[in-house]
Amino acid sequence: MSKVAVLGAGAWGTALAKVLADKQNPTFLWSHSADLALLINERRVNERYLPSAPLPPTLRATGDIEQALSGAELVVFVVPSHAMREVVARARPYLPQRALLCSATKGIENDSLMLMSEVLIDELGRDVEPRLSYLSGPSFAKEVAAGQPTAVVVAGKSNDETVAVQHAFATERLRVYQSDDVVGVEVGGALKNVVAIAAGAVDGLGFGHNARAGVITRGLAEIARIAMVKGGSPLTLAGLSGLGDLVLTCTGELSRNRTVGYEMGRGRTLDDVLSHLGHVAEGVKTAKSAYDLGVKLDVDLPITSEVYRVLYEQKTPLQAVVDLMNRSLRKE
Ligand SMILES: NC(=O)C1=CN([C@@H]2O[C@H](COP(=O)(O)OP(=O)(O)OC[C@H]3O[C@@H](n4cnc5c(N)ncnc54)[C@H](O)[C@@H]3O)[C@@H](O)[C@H]2O)C=CC1
Ligand SMILES: O=C(CO)COP(=O)(O)O
Repeated sequence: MSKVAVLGAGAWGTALAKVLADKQNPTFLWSHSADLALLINERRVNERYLPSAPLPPTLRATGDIEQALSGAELVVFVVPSHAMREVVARARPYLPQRALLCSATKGIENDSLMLMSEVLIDELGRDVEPRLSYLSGPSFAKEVAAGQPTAVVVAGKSNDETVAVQHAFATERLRVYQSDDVVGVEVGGALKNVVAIAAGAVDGLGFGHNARAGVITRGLAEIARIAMVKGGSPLTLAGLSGLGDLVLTCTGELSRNRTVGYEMGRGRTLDDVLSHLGHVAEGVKTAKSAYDLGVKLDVDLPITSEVYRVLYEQKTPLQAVVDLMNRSLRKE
């Protein structure tokens, strides 16, 4: 069994660390809060972020990133996307030379408009690319931790390394597919969160199943457009990290992004919703990045643009729906 380091002790980091530790890998779960690490070790559960999942003795939390990384053969980055650059820089001096590096974060960095793969390469250098992979797909942390059947995908440029990560995560309950389309998998995982906010808003406004299905399908078209411009394959977006994650997040009540949209559709303000959420909703920041990316790359992203206006320009969700419905008619 090999030592694993999971950087980020939120819901998803804790669930993935539990999967790896349940497979008898000595697993270190790093939290930037030393107090949270102490509490996790003491209570054998992450009460703050994943209270439903008892943690095995093979999992140890730590606030010391050097301790987490020393001798690790697999390093999983699962911090919110806005913290990725800072955490990668903090990890850099201690990363073992040959460790496999996998990101399970979904987002696009504000201002630089970089995908997480681009942030990692920016911080660590192009040489690490063969060791990098990206895990995405429809996977609520709570269900994965409970051993509910789940399918995800790991994408990487180098076949052997990606297969190694696929096998590291795979269990009888967690089926892991492999892909070489890093851009498609990452764009799908990041942008579905923005579409989930739109789908939640439509539900919060009291519209029906037709509206939600329309948002999912036209949202998928937007995601595929931007993925293709960045060099990804539209076929990837018909898979787990596109359609799969859209279906989950646009319909599942466990989704934090859908919740943000739903509550705003019911009339609450963004600040109010976020102050009570207790977790990250990546779609909020990614809406801004995606909107800017659409302008920069000249890609038409109508749903994303309306989500951006609702989140950042005080447009009402109802007006956003009216404007989307009254755009000029076009071919599908
Ligand atoms: N929760 C889920 O079901 C899934 C989440 N993801 C993705 O995983 C990523 C992490 O999400 P969650 O674990 O759910 O978030 P969470 O909101 O449950 O926890 C966030 C974690 O990040 C830590 N954090 C915040 N700022 C930090 C910083 N500056 N440096 C280091 N750590 C910091 C927090 O202390 C906390 O431990 C996101 O990109 C999310 O989209 C992906 C699939 C499933
Ligand atoms: O990415 C997720 C499931 O695949 C989690 O979605 P939320 O962040 O909206 O909860």
